[in-house]
Amino acid sequence: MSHDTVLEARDLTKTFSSTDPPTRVLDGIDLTVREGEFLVVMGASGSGKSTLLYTVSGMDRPSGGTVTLRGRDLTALGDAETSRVRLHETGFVFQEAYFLRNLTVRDNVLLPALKAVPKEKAAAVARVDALLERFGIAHVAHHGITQVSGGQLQRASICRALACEPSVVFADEPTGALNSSMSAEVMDALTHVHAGGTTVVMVTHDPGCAARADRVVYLRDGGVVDTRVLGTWSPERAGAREDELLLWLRKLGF
Ligand SMILES: Nc1ncnc2c1ncn2[C@@H]1O[C@H](COP(=O)(O)OP(=O)(O)OP(=O)(O)O)[C@@H](O)[C@H]1O
Repeated sequence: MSHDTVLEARDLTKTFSSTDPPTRVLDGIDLTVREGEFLVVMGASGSGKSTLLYTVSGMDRPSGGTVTLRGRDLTALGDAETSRVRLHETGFVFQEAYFLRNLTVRDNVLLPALKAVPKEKAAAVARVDALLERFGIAHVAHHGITQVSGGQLQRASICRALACEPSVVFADEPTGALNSSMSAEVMDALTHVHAGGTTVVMVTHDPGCAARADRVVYLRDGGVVDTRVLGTWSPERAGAREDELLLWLRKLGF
């Protein structure tokens, strides 16, 4: 494992045996994510994108192969240790923001940080307040979660994902439930996360969102069939990057 690798999957397989016959969803995937990289996973519906994201993030266990995060093999850890690594080393942004309805935006964002280091409440509060400020939602910090827009709520999810200063932020279709202006708002926030040095691994169907990435991998039937390196994002080249991706995706039958 190279010194600038943060996450590595080797010969990763996942088979769901709850179905008859069992469904093999990941078919021997090798994937290396560099420190500070913004990697996007694309592919047709059912190709295994979410399953890949869940297995490499420690949310689910693979059936075979290894997942190494910051040099530690997640597949060799017990459940409690995996949960601890997940809390401290990873952040997650889902399509729908899962927040507790009886708490404010700020208290929801605070939850994982308080769970991670309960004795350091003041530091956690300061960190969360700085995040809410940085992502432009400090003015709604004390609102209930039904009193803010979808874009604000997803930015709060991003703050929550960053609250424990993770090595990698995983995002599964983070703009999937948003209109285009809110989607741009959330992608600007994720681009900002990446620009701050955090590694981002995101699943998306949207080529416009994928154009933010340094690199895009394409899954088919549980295997990586092609990779496109886009290099560092610049807003001036947004259209050209999306066109380049669309051309590539069309050749892959997307
Ligand atoms: N818990 C499960 N049990 C059985 N089959 C599953 C399970 N989870 C996922 N699958 C199957 O695995 C395949 C891949 O699912 P996955 O959600 O990873 O694909 P995806 O590429 O993310 O799809 P989409 O773009 O539609 O979200 C699908 O055929 C799905 O039905």
